[in-house]
Amino acid sequence: MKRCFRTALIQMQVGTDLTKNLENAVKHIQIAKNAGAKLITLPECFNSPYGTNFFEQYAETIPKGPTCEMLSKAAKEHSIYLVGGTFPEVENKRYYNTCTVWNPDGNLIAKFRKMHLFDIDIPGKITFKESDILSAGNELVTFVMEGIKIGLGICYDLRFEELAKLYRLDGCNMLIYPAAFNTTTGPMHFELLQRARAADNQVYVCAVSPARSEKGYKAYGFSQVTSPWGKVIAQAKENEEIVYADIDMTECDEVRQQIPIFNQRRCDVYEIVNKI
Ligand SMILES: NC(=O)CCC(=O)C(=O)O
Repeated sequence: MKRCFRTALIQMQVGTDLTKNLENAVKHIQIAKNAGAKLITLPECFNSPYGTNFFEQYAETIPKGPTCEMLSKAAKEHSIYLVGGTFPEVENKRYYNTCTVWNPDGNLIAKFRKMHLFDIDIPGKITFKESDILSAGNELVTFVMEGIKIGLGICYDLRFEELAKLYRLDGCNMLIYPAAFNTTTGPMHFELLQRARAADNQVYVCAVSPARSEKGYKAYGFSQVTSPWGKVIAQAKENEEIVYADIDMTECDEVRQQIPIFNQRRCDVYEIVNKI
């Protein structure tokens, strides 16, 4: 089993023109493939601006629609695993923030709906309420890339350590979060949360943001790859950029063997605490 590979995080600029957004994604996927990436991830809301007033307008059904068509074609053409960021999905008149994953044959192999909706209120800074429009997903979703199990989350999901732990317990070695943190919470928490999820669970963590835009919602940027030791191994700044990292799954084995926290957990005590 091949346990080393190159991954690429596409921190791309996103605007209001759907076709241009898809073309921009295609262009960057091609560049990342040429640089040797086998696993390529796009950001949260890569086909539309991020905002509750845009979700209905840009929503598509899965797997029909121009966005899925583009993702499937790109994965097949470049023979890559493609984590298709997220885009607004509509099903039975309900809207979701959804991540799709495509294999090198261009087949849809996973679909994850954001589980924890981004509802926050920091007066004078940022108020956002995804739940005004979106419904939450209820399922953990993983996929397997050449024997490596990868768990999915979307942005705000990164704050919930329970989700990450469940993925580790399910055998994941890597967690991927398409994300669009903002410029208030991003500087405080984006890197910290990724390092925490990685160190807690001894997994690689990748989080992929859109590039900072001039207008509308200002995504934080700073897409990042963190090792199972909790070390930042690659990080973008705020502009359009591709982040590359060479992943070596033996790092997961080493940290788990040398610091064996998953064999040392005091589930007997946690069980009592959980009952309080
Ligand atoms: N798109 C999101 O879920 C944003 C999450 C975020 O910015 C946070 O602070 O959490």
